[in-house]
Amino acid sequence: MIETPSTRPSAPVAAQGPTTSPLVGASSSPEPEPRQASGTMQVLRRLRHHPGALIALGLLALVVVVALLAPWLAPYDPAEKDFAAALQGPTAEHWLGTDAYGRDVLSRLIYGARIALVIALGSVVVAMAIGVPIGLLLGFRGGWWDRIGSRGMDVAQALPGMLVGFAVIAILGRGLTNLMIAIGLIFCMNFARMTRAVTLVEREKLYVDAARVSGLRSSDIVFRQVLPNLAGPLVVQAAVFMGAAIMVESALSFLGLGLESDVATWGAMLSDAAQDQGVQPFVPFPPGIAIVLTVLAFNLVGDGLNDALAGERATSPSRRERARAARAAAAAIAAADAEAAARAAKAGGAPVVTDPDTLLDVRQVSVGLGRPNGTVVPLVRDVDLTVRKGEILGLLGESGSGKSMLARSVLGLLPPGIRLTQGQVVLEGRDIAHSTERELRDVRGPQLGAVFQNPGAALSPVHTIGRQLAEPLRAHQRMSRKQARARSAELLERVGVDEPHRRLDQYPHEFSGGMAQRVAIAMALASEPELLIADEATSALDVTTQAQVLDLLLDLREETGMAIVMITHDLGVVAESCDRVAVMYAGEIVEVAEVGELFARPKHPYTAALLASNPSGDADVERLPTIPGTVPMAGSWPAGCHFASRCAFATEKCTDRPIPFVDGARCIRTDELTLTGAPR
Ligand SMILES: Nc1ncnc2c1ncn2[C@@H]1O[C@H](COP(=O)(O)OP(=O)(O)OP(=O)(O)O)[C@@H](O)[C@H]1O
Repeated sequence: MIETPSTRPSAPVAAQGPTTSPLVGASSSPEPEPRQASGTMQVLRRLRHHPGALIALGLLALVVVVALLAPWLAPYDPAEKDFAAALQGPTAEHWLGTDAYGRDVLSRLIYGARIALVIALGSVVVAMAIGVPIGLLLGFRGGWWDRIGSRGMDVAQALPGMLVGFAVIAILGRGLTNLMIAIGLIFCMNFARMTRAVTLVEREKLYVDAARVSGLRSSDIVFRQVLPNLAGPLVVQAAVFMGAAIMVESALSFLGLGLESDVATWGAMLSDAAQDQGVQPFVPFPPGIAIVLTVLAFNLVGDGLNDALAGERATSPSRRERARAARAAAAAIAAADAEAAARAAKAGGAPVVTDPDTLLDVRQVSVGLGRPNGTVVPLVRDVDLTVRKGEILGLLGESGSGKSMLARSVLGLLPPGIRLTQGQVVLEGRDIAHSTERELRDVRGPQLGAVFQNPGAALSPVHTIGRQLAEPLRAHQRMSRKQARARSAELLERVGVDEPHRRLDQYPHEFSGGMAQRVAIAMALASEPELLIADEATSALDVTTQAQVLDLLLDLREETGMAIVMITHDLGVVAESCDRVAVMYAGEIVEVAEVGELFARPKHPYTAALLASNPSGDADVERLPTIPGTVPMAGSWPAGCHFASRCAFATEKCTDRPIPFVDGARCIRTDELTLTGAPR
């Protein structure tokens, strides 16, 4: 339902005295800034609660030190043979005994640590170099790429790993590099799978949308924005697969497909020991224990990191399920896509004649969600809406009325599975409804900007604010690093962030909600858009901060002349900030009017009911009227007026056919009704 007076920002604004204005310079914020440890510190702190992982980390550190200091630590040359001392057990000269050639087992073990680590690291690098780009591509592109690629991955993973290893070594021959390539190929699909899964989740996050809106290229978004967010899961997977790589190397060496037998590797030592254990039962123990402990240590560290990172990752199952459902649904709306493509070919981004005062002209836009059974559920239907240059248009409606879907259809950012099923989005005389991603890149930024509800989610958690602000500046305006940093500081100052130069080096978690929203606004303003879409930009903030951010937007409009579409549930926000307002109900625009007119003389019974249910500070009112019934679900909208079942004025005529939008309202009884307004 529409919000209560506590969310109305106007009173606190007045009560607080001067608010932040970018025009009068930065002002300090009353919001307390959160003091949090950096992500890495938090992970390390959580790792403290995993003693097994800590011990394992210590063990791996020891293996690394031993490998690095091998020439100094090893008592003998690992290849030095002494047949007279062959197959001895532990003695004072040879602490771990000797092998069949009389070579010192301890020295070979120490040098073997080097090979084990090099192979583990090298093969994981090969696996990641192949698997991660594949996973990023499939996860980010989605659609057919993903479906075909995923089947390919299934096939590749169905091949037994060791068979792949044999084949690669048979073709390339033995040797350290070839061994790393063979092991890397065995594991690359695991990395591809994991990367794809996480990318599918990441690409739906707001920071990706924000990056798109700021006009970054897909490749920049994938490699600079999404990839760093995969670092945590990739590190965990790498740790686990480094252990597995040592196992595979040992197995291949055991089968005689590893390195030459002169080279000290743990696998080769184990292979030799298997033949000699009848004579000297101790020989398999040193390499066997080294392999088991090292593999175990890698697994424990991987497990510990996984747990420690669990809180950092946003891989909620519901989102995953939504992405999966959306992919299935995408197939269902292929028909709608084809239709849209045909229209696109017709429209071709060609100039469209509009009123010179009109910045955005949304014409007959419908948005639908494809179901797996082939039907399309309409979420937004036949919307006509204009935004004039420099105006603030409120888009008001209850939750689920379709405000965000409409805004996203303008931005070209509809979620997977949801598509524009008809209509034109004419921005400055050009239809962008069917523009390609590449064409939209030129539009987003200089023409279209967006600020979303949750500022924390709209900023990438793994990049500094400075980098996130500079990225679009460098990409769009071809600024040098230095220029982009200077401009970023200016932008921060302009939106009222204190000490901008210091703040540029901070991460989003070091900003409070209000400050993060200011940063998000600064990002949206970087390319000086002509239209800013503020989707519930103040809803997640406390009342005082809401008022400040709203004031900031109003000041910026004055300063830059940009138009703003203010999406909100809140009549208070509309009353305070908007010039005109469009009211949405169950996927349709039901009324559009100047704000004063709408409050004084609503034309649609739904608008009147909203105004009546909005607390206006009238002390005499004991109980606010509510609108009876519930909003009909998308997919079960009635044939006639969507509001009819809740409308006190509905007649039979209202329900039997679609109601046209005439003279500012979608109601056939407008002329007969005299509806009561409300004070602004
Ligand atoms: N990713 C999605 N997949 C499927 N349906 C969706 C998705 N996002 C929104 N919807 C549906 O689309 C309809 C319109 O949602 P939308 O988010 O545009 O409403 P809204 O008016 O912006 O609501 P709110 O103010 O809560 O954001 C709703 O029925 C909603 O359930």
